[in-house]
Amino acid sequence: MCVSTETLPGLVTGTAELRRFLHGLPGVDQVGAEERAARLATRSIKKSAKAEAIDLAISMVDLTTLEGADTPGKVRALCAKGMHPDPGDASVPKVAAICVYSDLVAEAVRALTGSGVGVASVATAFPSGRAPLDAKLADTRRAVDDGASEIDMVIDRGAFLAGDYAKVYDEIVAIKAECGEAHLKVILETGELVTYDNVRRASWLAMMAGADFIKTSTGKVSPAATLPVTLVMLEAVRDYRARTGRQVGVKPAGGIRSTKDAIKHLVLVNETAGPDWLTPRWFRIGASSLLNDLLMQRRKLTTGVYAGPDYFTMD
Ligand SMILES: O=C[C@H](O)COP(=O)(O)O
Repeated sequence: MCVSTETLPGLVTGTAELRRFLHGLPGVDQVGAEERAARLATRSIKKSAKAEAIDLAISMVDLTTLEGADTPGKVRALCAKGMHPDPGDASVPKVAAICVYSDLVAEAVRALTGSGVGVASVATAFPSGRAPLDAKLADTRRAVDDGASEIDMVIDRGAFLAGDYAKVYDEIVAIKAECGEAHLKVILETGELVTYDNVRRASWLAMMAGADFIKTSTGKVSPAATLPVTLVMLEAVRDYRARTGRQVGVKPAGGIRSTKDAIKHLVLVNETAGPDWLTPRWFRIGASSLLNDLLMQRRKLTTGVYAGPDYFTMD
């Protein structure tokens, strides 16, 4: 194992120390985290703040399609939607990125050229993560060569839950090296990690190995992004920056479908990690069907009329 001294200078230097370090992190107060998340979720916000929050949320969306039935045509349609979410209203911001499987990256890159919308690719045998490392590296390389600006990798949850943190760490380091200029988002698949303590440990492990973002879920496992889990991850990036000076982003993904849910997440970001994270550079929402609800609520706020889902193209 080769613990990077760049990402966490001087904190850990080997396998045993890594384990000691992760198990030495303070435990998560489960009741406290759930209560705090629930309390923040009931915060009401003013109409003017709501309009701003909706636009911010749109600009943070990683508009996602991760289905076996995906086609180049579906990806092109999603890209068109991501660049101009409401063709009838040019003031609607574009989304942050389009998220696709690696074989569809080139199609998305062609469709988005010059738009400023990123292309994120899931990689490393998404969603299970069960493949030999060389296959995961090849998957990542292919996506980067085809122009992906962001790679969303999954961790080896089997190794993590067995306590083989060095294996998980080394795999992240190896994938990061394949990413080149592309940002690396590390998916923890929190629904499989069982405890909040594990979520905190996996967050630190991913950041120490060089993650640019930590992401909750693949969207294929339930529960996916929950508010308490996102809260624990936001605390981790806040504490990691305080300790190392390096800022890491957070991406809840999976099951976020309504404007209400998106706004609850933004309140959580503001109150936990702080306003420095309230930008698409540092916070994303991975979602396949949230955008239409954001557009409907936006239109309701600006016109007073509630446009039905038929008004907008399918996500
Ligand atoms: O990374 C994003 C997720 O796969 C999307 O999940 P969702 O379909 O529940 O929105």
